[in-house]
Amino acid sequence: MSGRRNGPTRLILAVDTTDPIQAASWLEAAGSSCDAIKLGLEFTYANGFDAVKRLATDRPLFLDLKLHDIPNTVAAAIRALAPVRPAMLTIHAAGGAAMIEAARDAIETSFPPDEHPILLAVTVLTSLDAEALHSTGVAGGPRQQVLRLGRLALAAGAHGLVCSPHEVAPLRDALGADPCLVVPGIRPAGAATDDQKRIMTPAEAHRAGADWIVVGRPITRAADPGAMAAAIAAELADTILE
Ligand SMILES: O=c1ccn([C@@H]2O[C@H](COP(=O)(O)O)[C@@H](O)[C@H]2O)c(=O)[nH]1
Repeated sequence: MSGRRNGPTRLILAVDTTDPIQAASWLEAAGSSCDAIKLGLEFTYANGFDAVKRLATDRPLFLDLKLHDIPNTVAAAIRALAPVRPAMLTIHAAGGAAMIEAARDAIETSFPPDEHPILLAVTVLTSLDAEALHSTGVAGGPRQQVLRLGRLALAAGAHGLVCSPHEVAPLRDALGADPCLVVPGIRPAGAATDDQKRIMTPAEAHRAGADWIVVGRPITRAADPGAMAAAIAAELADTILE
């Protein structure tokens, strides 16, 4: 089965800073090149949910808090963050089926019906290579583990997955075009890899079948963040025309 999708791949800007003024400046520079905003642990712990809401007014919010706890606690956390109205939120697939089911149930019962966020299960962090994954006790490689966790998460009620670009095509082949695949570990050709291990370029991630790519430091640490965001958006647009 080939489950590749043909639609556009959209850009999420990872706004990783504790400084709301810096965050606003990156978002202004990125302008229409970025389709959604990722705010995560760093910004949220430093500034709280009111600041998150203030920053994410004109683009969908990808709230990447990677919840991972017992089912009751994760469900309660999701109910507590409902007023923030994220468009997407993350839990760890490794939390297991009961935790994922509880997360989905919390969404169904605490968000308005037409404002349910996309529940994304993080599979294997993009900062882990095969050796680092094995050291956590996982016998298989990243691809095998992502497929295993991906199947589990979707069966338990997740709407989509966070994975590296290396697993996008195998996931599409195994699971089809439907699951929303959100893909960090993106590096334009020649960019510093930083702590990311399983990486591809924006164009490669699009060709593999990513719905969204998540890009932070290649944009936020660029000399001209606006120009870099525009270059990545143009790379994605050019790939659609291939
Ligand atoms: O497996 C994962 C899950 C989430 N992320 C997040 O994506 C961005 C990537 O930032 P870069 O600066 O482009 O590396 C970051 O906010 C992570 O928390 C991830 O990288 N890998």
